[in-house]
Amino acid sequence: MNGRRVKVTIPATTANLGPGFDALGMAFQLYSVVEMEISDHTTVEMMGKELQGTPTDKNNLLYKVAAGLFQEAGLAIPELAIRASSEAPLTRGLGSSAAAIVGALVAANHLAGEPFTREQLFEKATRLEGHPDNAGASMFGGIIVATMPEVPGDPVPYVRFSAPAGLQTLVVIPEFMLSTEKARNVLPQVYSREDVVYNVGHSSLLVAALAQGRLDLMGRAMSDRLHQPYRAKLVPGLNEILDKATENGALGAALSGAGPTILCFFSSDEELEKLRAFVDRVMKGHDISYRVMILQPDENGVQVEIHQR
Ligand SMILES: Nc1ncnc2c1ncn2[C@@H]1O[C@H](COP(=O)(O)OP(=O)(O)OP(=O)(O)O)[C@@H](O)[C@H]1O
Ligand SMILES: N[C@@H](CCO)C(=O)O
Repeated sequence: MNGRRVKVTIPATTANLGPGFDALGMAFQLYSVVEMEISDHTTVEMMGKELQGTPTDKNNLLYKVAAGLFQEAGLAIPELAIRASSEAPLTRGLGSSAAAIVGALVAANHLAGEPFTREQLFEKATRLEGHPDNAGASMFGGIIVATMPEVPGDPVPYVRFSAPAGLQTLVVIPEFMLSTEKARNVLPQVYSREDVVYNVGHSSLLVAALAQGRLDLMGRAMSDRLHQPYRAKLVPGLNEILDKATENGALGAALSGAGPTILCFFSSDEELEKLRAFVDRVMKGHDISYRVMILQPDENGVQVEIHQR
């Protein structure tokens, strides 16, 4: 035991923002916490309703990721006392797996004596997730634009910038779960040139609009042809919300990550009021139980506190 307890706070995230499939991410002020210390035997305590049902032994994702980090650092894998909580629901499109992976990597790295830099931890998180969007936003906060490295293990190329002033998000969280794996399995293997060109244009426009605070362009720029049309069959109400959100108060709307959460950007109380009534009509029309949250962007990314015993 090295007498240190590490407490890591990680923001929840959304990915894609419509057309930026596997490339764009944004962090929210909605947090999960991972506490970790070296112990004489492994314990995994999952606190709160959101983490109910996750393993409480060495099969827990947090333990597995932490153990992998010690191994990659060439160190013996220690027994770990792990405690976690999450404000964000799991398997809903708010980046819970990326937050867990980032939290476990950052905590374990501290316990291991910091063998890896933040950039190296981001590369590991990206490798584990299979894409850098949620992981980058959880790690660095703000808005992340990133791609997979050409060679596995190379640094992940990314740019981080702050969310535009005044941008707020209404997230519509259906009660049912949708695993990322299931939502990726419905995507085609091959796309037409027309659809690819469409997304390159829209994603590029969206990044430029976000970087320059051009909220007026969001509605146009957030249109997607690579994943939302295929995932719509898994998310009742998605098509109506995407089609009509801008007529009902939203600056723009998208499926959050792999879904089923839907996000609507807005910037005033008036827009929010209209949007809430619209969303309620659509979800009730499909008999879908859901809750909403109003989230602000997180600009800090992962935060670490070290407690000496
Ligand atoms: N704190 C945690 N401890 C252990 N496992 C977790 C934790 N958070 C998430 N997970 C694991 O991650 C899984 C959810 O990952 P998944 O990629 O399907 O959804 P998501 O990350 O919430 O959504 P998205 O990737 O679409 O944003 C959970 O079923 C659970 O196995
Ligand atoms: N970019 C990912 C995010 C979810 O992990 C997807 O849409 O599948």
